[in-house]
Amino acid sequence: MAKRQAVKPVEEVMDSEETSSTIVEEMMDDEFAFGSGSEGEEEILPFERKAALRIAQQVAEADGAEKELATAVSADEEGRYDFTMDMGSDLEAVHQRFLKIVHTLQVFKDRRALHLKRTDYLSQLALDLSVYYGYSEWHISMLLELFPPVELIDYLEANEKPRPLVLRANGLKTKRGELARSLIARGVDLDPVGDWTREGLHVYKSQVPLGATPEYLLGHYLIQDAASFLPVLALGAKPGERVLDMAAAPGGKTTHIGQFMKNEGTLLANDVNEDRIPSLLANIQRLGICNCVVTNYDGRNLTKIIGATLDRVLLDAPCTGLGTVSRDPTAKVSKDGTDVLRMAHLQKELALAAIDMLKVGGSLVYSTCSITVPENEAIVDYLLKYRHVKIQPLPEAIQFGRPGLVNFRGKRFDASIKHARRVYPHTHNMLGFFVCLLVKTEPGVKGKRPDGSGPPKATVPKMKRKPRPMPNKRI
Ligand SMILES: C[S@@+](CC[C@H](N)C(=O)[O-])C[C@H]1O[C@@H](n2cnc3c(N)ncnc32)[C@H](O)[C@@H]1O
Repeated sequence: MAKRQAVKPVEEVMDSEETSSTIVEEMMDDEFAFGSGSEGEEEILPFERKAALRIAQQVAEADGAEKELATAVSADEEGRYDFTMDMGSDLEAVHQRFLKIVHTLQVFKDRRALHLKRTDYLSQLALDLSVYYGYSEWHISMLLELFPPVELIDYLEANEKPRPLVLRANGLKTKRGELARSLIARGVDLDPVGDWTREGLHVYKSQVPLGATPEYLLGHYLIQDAASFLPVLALGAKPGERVLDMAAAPGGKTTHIGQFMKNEGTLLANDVNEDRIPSLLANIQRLGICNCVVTNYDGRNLTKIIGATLDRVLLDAPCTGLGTVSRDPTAKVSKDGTDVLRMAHLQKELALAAIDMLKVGGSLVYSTCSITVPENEAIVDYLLKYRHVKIQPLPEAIQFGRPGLVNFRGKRFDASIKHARRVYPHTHNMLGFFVCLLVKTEPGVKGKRPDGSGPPKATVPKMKRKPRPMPNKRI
């Protein structure tokens, strides 16, 4: 396989990220900067100083990898590149061919063989990348619509490496510094995640199983990808509020919301999948969240029960998971366009119901661990058409992702979608994730049905059966 390129740490990427994606036409102004994290200041610890050294090493490695790529390509720099004369099928031949195709696409006028069109190069590239990295051709074609070819290779390489293991310190029971000291004493090598959170710890090496330490069992931390922090930081729940986590299991984000609420107010955690409720309950209990009610409904039916009474809703929506390939390589081949459309349909229904449960002035965070546009920007665009909602910028500290796409394959979305954020493994060293914050400005529905026949359907579908009372557990 290819020599792995070092993944840039999020701090470095945030400072230097180029706007290389050709489909991102409306990039944000340079208005974003780091802010403080969500919790109080802590003293600077020795392990925090070590982070600077690690980052410098990763930057040096990344430079080296880029030079290697350039050398591989320059071997054929004389003359035009006709891939049809270069059809070796072993992996190294495929690797060399796609590097040359990527290079040719970058200087197309000078390097293309005159009888070949751009689409010929792109088709061969899709084929080669799917063979080399083991993705379905559909998946690679979807990625080629999102990233320019040279960036796509970075993305695919980043997916070949696991993302760093991240712990979230539970502020209800400990402080990050205290937790770090205890784990270091047990032989865990760790660093803080970044300036944007005061809760996260990257784990590099551990001599103990992190899911079985006394600190874990006491609920001092939860194991979670860094990207999963973002929706909850965007939601910004406060003590005393009434908050719903609409698709909550296994509770990574519910327990994080609970930290923000400091056990005051009401936290509703719902999930349709009964099999996932025990792990949701276990996490809530272990992390010491005492103001939480767990329910087991289809989120689309919750409006009937809850009404428009909520201050905040998190919809961390069911999705194709196409941002999580580095954690689950089966996603390389297991999903296709039909799955995306099926999910998008459910996501729209859930998101409309979420808005209908908010008070005017209440906020919704819509997030997915997928990077496809139909599951993200297209959903938010739909919400803007059929409900009275406005998109808000995310809190300053977490504005480091790429802006939501407002122009994709000839389709224009509402310009305010630029305030949503996308993070990727190759740019932010996190799973691929989408996060958008919306505020409800008026009650009721707006606009027409998608077929133009009248106002959109009420979000409360007829319930097929009575909700079961059993799974509502107060803990
Ligand atoms: C991305 S996962 C949620 C992860 C969770 N937020 C966390 O951080 O641990 C999506 C969840 O949506 C749930 N789900 C799927 N369809 C649903 C529906 N119609 N109503 C409520 N939950 C649903 C799934 O069971 C799954 O647990």
